[in-house]
Amino acid sequence: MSDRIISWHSAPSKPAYTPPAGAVDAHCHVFGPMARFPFSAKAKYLPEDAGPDQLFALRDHLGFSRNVIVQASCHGTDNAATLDAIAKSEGPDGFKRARGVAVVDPAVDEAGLAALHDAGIRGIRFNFLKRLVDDAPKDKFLDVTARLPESWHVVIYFEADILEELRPFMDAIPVPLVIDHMGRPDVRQGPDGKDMMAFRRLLDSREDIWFKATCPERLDAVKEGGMGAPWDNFAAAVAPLVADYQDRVIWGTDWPHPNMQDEIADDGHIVDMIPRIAPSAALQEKMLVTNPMRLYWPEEL
Ligand SMILES: O=C(O)/C=C(\CC(=O)C(=O)O)C(=O)O
Repeated sequence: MSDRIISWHSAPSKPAYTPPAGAVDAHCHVFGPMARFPFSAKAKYLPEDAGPDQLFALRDHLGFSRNVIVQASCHGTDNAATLDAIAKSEGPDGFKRARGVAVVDPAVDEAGLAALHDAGIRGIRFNFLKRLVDDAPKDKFLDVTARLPESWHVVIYFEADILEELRPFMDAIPVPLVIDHMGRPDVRQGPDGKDMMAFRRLLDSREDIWFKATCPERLDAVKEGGMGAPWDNFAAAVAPLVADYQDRVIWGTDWPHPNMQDEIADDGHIVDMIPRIAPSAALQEKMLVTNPMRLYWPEEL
């Protein structure tokens, strides 16, 4: 693997939609910079640098106040780039405007987890996508969930076809769960399609399962048989889910859109999807402010 990929828009438009004060982009990543933070030897993609300066410039351009930075698979279990970005989010007022989700070696001890907490991490991510990770040992993952610091959660990334298989594993996790990209339903099936109905059954099984109403660019991509922007399939399938589970939904840009180099999305257009899936100001406030604050900055509520 030698070519470094660029999966993000070089000049995203200004969205027509203005997010509410305090809005959180609760799913984004940083890549590198590689010279300081080399990618994992096991990385399945090798991106160009997409560091904190770019991320925070985008945050301001799109009208957001805070970020939740999720460790991407290309950095493996070395969270240094994510922690560096969180540290750099500190403004002149001494307040850090980013927190994060780490990927850990399941052997990590309590002291290691406490150090991550002090650096701004509030959850760990389990990735079950075979194209991104070599193995996902459920028994070891379960083990580490018993050692997590107070008020942490687990973020899980999986595709719809393994949801049922993962149910016993998810049921056994003793902390809240946050599901990346709604478990990647086929949004072309519509709001009552098989994938969305299975996902609703998962949400109904526990009150502490949250989800990210994210990734129109991924779930409704032309290359996946979808519409591409304006992402009408995504809007139709996701808006009812947001309305029905409005206290458990969060949202993010997914910048720098890992692996989307063949269908690069304009982040301004992604932000303009917000009123299409959360039409009222009250819903937008929950999805963009209240809910992510409950997960990532609960001490401020
Ligand atoms: O950005 C995302 O959430 C989705 C990804 C990348 C990813 O999760 C990772 O590299 O860890 C994907 O589907 O390739």
